Amino acid sequence: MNLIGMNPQWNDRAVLSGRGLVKRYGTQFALAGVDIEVRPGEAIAIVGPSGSGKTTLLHVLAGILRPDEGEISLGGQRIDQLSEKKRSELRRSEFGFVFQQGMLVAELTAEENVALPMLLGGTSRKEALTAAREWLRRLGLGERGGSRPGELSGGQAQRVAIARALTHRPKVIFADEPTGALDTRTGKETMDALLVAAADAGAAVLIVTHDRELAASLPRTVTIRDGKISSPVEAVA
Ligand SMILES: Nc1ncnc2c1ncn2[C@@H]1O[C@H](COP(=O)(O)OP(=O)(O)OP(=O)(O)O)[C@@H](O)[C@H]1O
Repeated sequence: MNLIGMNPQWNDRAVLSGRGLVKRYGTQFALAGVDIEVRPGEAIAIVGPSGSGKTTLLHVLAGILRPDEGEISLGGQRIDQLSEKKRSELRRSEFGFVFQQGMLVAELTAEENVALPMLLGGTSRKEALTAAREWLRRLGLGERGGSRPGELSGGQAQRVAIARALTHRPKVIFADEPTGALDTRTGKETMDALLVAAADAGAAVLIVTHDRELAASLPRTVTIRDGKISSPVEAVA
């Protein structure tokens, strides 16, 4: 096994860990020293004022951005120093992403959109489409696999994006304002669908949100202020 920079001090229960994460833009600190540990299968809301560093934290943990300082580990293996190519492979195989707008490919059907990460990862078309149909069914879209994004409602399109994020069975889902473009009721239904599907897949979920009610409904909330984690607010029973 080729483990890069295994750090025995890290909590081996964590699926994803960030230690001392710093990200600067010019002289501005978007992240000013963040420590975070994500346990397998847990759902975490990331909240904080606009510009506090939430999206930057998500992007650094997901390997989209490289931190200026600090270490990131996935299952005990350092990933922050991997090449762009390796990080891109890792994002495709180990992580799933849900953005505010589904970012679906307009020319492809719902099931082709869902199958895409698996196809890019080398899975056969037949296997990828079978898995895609199964996840669409679980998300209540069994009848819509042949529809193109333009034929779906906002909530349906977001559920297609959720299926796409989960079909390859990632360890962690990164969701940035996944319900921000939806009305309150559809947003809640979509969020419930995301949480149930992620639990079903055994994936941890990190959700950046401005929605206090949503954040309060998750078992763990991490608050970012000025690029730092301020005292964590745990949901009150
Ligand atoms: N590409 C960039 N170039 C320069 N500064 C950036 C860039 N991306 C983010 N920043 C700055 O870093 C800080 C953190 O931004 P970030 O987008 O992470 O905040 P956020 O908490 O997600 O904000 P919002 O809730 O408004 O989406 C902000 O001050 C922002 O202006």
